[in-house]
Amino acid sequence: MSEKQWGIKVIKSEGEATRRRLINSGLFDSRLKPHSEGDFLVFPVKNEDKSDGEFFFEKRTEKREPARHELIGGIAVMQEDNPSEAYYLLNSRPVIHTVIYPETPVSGEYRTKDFKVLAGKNTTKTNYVEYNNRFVIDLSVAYFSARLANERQRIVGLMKEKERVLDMFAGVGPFPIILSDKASVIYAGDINPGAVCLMRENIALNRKKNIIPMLADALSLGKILKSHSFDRIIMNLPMTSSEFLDVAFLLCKKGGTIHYYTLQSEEGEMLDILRKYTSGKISERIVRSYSPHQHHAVYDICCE
Ligand SMILES: C[S@@+](CC[C@H](N)C(=O)[O-])C[C@H]1O[C@@H](n2cnc3c(N)ncnc32)[C@H](O)[C@@H]1O
Repeated sequence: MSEKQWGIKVIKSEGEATRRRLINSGLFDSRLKPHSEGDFLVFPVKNEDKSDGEFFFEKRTEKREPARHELIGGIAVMQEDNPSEAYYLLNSRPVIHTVIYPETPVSGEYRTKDFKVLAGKNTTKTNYVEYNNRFVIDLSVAYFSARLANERQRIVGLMKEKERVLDMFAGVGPFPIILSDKASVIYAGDINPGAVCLMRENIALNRKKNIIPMLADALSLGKILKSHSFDRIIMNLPMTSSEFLDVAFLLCKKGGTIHYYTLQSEEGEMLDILRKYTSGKISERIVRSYSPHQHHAVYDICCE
């Protein structure tokens, strides 16, 4: 897009000095781009009296921050239902193929959201990479959050070689796949058939041989895994995981660790309940803020 404006035409060798003089005197029209004409440069100016006449100038493209979003592979999840911002976001980074907006909060047993596609390809499926591990994600089929990537690395850092691990609410398998190199075996259960299907695909994609995916209600794991015990148990079902503590403590080895994730408004909210299960060390940390009044916290519980 070009625009007619007054301009000053100078020989190229005087270009930089002219540019500075025009900026310092407030004459330079910064909405427009200077251009060259043979040996000359033409600068757009705001004042006809100081100009050498009218010229056509290209408009500068507006540079601004795209709207706030979470990026999961090629999908940007926006926090507002704003199609024009979505198109701007789509064009701001080549990696983004789709911009979506969650029309519902995380809900239901499968902890999924309903999404509206605001721009780009009509899909909620994407490929995502986390620390060299590849994932197929479908946000309307199964829960996934890229914001837990640091938390997964923290758990890797706490692990000893060859641990036996259980993920009771494994979703599409991010914890099992990221933790698998340090584990001897990981049992990974979820109640959502769509999540378990994607988890199988992700296990194959990353050629993991020590992860056992299970379509299972966590409440039945005590029976299904009754001859097993684990060094580490992941419980990432923040709204309701307290219902599954009996099973987790049943399956955790003495000296093993349970990572218990919850949503809470105040520090230590879960301590009284957890103390009923163990006298071992319990440490608590904030994973991320969830809403103005709640944060996603994790309790690392030593089973004694
Ligand atoms: C918050 S998501 C976490 C998924 C995964 N751990 C992650 O970080 O991406 C909780 C998962 O628990 C599953 N879930 C809910 N109730 C369950 C139950 N009773 N037994 C097993 N899985 C359950 C849901 O299907 C969902 O995939």
